[in-house]
Amino acid sequence: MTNIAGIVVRLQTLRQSLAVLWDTSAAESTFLAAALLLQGLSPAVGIWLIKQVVDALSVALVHGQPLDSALLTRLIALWIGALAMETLLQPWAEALQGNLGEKLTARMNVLLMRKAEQFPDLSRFEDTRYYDELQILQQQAAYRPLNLLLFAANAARGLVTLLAMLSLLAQASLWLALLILVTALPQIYLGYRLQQQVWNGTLWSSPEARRMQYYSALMLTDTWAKEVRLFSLGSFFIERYLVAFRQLHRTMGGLRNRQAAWSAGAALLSIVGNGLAFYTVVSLAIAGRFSLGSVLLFVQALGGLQYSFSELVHHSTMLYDCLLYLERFFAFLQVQPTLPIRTPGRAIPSPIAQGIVFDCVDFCYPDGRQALMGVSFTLRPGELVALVGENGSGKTTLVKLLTRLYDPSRGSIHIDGEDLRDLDLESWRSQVATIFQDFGRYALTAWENIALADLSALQQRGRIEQAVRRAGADTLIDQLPQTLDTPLGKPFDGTELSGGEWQKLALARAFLREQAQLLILDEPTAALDPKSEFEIYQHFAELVRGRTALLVTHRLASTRLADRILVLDRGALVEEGNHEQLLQRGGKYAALWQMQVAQYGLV
Ligand SMILES: Nc1ncnc2c1ncn2[C@@H]1O[C@H](COP(=O)(O)OP(=O)(O)OP(=O)(O)O)[C@@H](O)[C@H]1O
Repeated sequence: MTNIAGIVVRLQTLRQSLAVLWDTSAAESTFLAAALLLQGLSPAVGIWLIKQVVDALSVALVHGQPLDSALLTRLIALWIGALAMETLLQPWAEALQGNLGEKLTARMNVLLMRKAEQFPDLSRFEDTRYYDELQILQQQAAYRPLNLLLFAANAARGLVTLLAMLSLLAQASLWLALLILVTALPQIYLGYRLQQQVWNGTLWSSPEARRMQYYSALMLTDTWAKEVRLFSLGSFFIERYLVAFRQLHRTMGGLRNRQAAWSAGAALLSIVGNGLAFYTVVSLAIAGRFSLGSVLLFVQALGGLQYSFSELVHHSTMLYDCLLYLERFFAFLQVQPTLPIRTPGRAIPSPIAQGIVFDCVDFCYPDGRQALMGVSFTLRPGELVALVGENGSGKTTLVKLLTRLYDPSRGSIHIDGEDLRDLDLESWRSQVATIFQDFGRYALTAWENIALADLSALQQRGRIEQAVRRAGADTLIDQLPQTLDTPLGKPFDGTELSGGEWQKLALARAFLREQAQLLILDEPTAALDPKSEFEIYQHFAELVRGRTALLVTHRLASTRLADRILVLDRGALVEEGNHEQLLQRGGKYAALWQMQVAQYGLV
């Protein structure tokens, strides 16, 4: 991006940011702007008043004319007023910034969450580019809005003071004011350029910065804590962190040194400009063309200008950094969902009469990886179908397509002859009860964890208790300190459950969706002990009664419950039939079965 185009984009971002600020609280934004304006103006007003006082004094003391004490009193009173305005406004401006900043942070986080909610599919979450972007946006959304407000407010105040000082200088001499301004501009430009280069070395675009963050997370989060300790991985990951750091530091250090040399050059230019101006003013005063008050005004304005200028440079470069973040933020808000949604979609057949048909379905993930190829089969109403296959054969992918977390890349899925893409997505999802292998473990109460499957059950304790019983989770709930009302999970000091205990709660979610026409269970008993697994399968007939069910499983003993078994192999459907038929066929299923029999002695 050229420099000019870059500046135009940043100004647009600033306008968008101010619009969000305005929407957050118009009243507080107006008060803050007014306070900043007054604060910004008061130093220049103070200097101007001092000039008037000195001129009034010099008329009396140097030229021997009578002293206008009424005027002097008024000027001093005004000067005290200007000083009081600047000082007394400060704590209020800070309080306002804090309040507004908090509201802005919440608003921007809600905007992000609402945007994420608009993606009905998984493509944005499973595509590394978007996911990384979303993660960084989310992490920085905690402090960027506050910074935006802080730096924008200080830069605005610095700018007002700078302009006021310049206009004071221009009163004394226009061309001297221009000289000072022109010799100072390169410093601002170089400040922005450095910020842009530093930005390029941050998480957004530097692989080293991302690696550093990853290795520190490995060491500092509980997910990896067990293996890090058991395999003594600490030094290994710290060294990896340091390798990435050294690489990044080399680049950034060189950049900073080059930039320091340029900035010093620019500052030298500014010093020459200021020195020249000062010399000229003193010469003009000696020649009798400048009053003493004007010399004092000039000297004070120059000092004020230096200060406000360095404030402006500092805060506006920090603001520039925030704008680079906000540019990504607003761009993300414009990202459109990739899944085409028909609104209103067609009604879901109820009950489904002919079945759910996969017709020559292919699927490629966003990274180009092909997970399903030419898959065709029918799930007939009321049928229990088991889906088996080795790791990576495409079972979970098939479930994602069935729940429309993705659309097929080729081919189609039909419900009673209607293309799934034409049906109302929300209604379809409400008709499906799904438990994924990696079901959610929420830091909520046990009660809420189950009710998430159907939020209307939050007010219906009886339904939750029934689902708990059917999922075989009643003993577990009875043992919790506050039974169903026990807060769970580590984040808020809740009771932590074992993997199998969490799985029982997830199963209760499936039982809660009594009205769902399709039940999908992806490895529903993988974490359960044999007794719990046995009990679940005892209830299984009750769970699936009257509905179509798809059971994804590696435990082939459970496939004997199924009316039909589908066997996937490297993305293709290679066998279909019931347990006996597939054993007789002597293909993939029979081989998997034989292996499990040999290993576990199943019969
Ligand atoms: N988000 C993703 N992006 C890219 N490829 C993926 C993604 N998820 C899965 N795959 C790939 O798709 C293929 C099928 O994966 P899938 O998770 O459907 O297999 P699975 O049969 O459910 O495996 P498992 O039994 O191990 O759970 C695998 O080769 C996998 O690497």
